[in-house]
Amino acid sequence: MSNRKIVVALGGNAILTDNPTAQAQKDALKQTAEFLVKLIQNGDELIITHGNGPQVGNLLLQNIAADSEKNPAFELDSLVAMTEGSIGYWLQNALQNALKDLNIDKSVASVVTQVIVDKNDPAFTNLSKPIGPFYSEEEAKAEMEKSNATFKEDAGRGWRKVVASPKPVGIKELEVIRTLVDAGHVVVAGGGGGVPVIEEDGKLVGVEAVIDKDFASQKLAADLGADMFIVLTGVDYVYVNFNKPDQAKLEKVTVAEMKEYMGQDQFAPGSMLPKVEATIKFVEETDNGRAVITSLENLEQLIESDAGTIIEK
Ligand SMILES: Nc1ncnc2c1ncn2[C@@H]1O[C@H](COP(=O)(O)OP(=O)(O)O)[C@@H](O)[C@H]1O
Ligand SMILES: NC(=O)OP(=O)(O)O
Repeated sequence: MSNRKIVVALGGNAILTDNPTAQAQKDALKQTAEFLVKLIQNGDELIITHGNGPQVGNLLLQNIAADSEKNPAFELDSLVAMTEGSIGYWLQNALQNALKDLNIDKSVASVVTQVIVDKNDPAFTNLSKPIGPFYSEEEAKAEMEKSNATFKEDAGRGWRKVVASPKPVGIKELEVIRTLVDAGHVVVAGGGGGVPVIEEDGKLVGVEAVIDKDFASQKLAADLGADMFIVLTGVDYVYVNFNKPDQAKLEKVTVAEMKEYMGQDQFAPGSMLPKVEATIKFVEETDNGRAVITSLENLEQLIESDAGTIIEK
């Protein structure tokens, strides 16, 4: 039995595959929870974070489709909070049921987390965070003509609406999360990157943005003094020369090696690059912290031995 404090960031395919119904997302999270409880069974303290890019974009579309007089669309900070709440509930439910199946008596709580950002962050004018569904170039350009929204090409996968994505500076509910973890509860926090807030005249004020969950998860992991930061995504390993005939998986890599690969543009911006940047930052900011980028399916192997791309000092 180990007793590590582990922050696990769940990537998109752990929640939403190609079916955006609530039931399909609950089903995906049921499977995800069955993998995650293996860490809890192993004795680890788990703090789970998750993305919300597809969900918050879809919720915005639902809001925009409603009657703007009688039922006006909410701003992004409220929409992020709503997705943090709904995905948090799905995860709480799935984890609680999976724990019961294993006769593990633990409670799961999700914390709607406010994440402080800098109001002067250049990301407020340079929109970069893709949300919602994918469009063809033609559809995206037509949407841009109809509204003042910005669409950009997303890592070779199609066009998506983009919004501001400032870097996390502080986690308001950090001590609440720490107290819950120290009391032995499983905690879901910082979902969707957390609700973005700025400080104004000593008060917190929500802003229109979606924080990258990999960076928010890194901040949470470093501030909690986690032993391990695991980023779960759609691939078992990070690769160099990804999708080329000579692609090679990275197993154990140092921060210095990872930075060298970054300099060679090995990691696609908007997909693998933020994960690599976040894991490097975690290892740099902690004394003995280890970071891993791998798939959900590889988690069991990671508990038993080394698996996935492991980044160390
Ligand atoms: N160098 C690389 N090595 C491995 N995967 C890469 C690389 N560059 C881009 N990718 C792609 O990035 C994806 C992860 O990004 P993304 O799907 O946006 O993350 P998330 O799982 O958080 O939703 C991988 O599934 C893979 O398709
Ligand atoms: N907020 C966020 O980064 O979500 P995704 O990981 O789903 O894009």
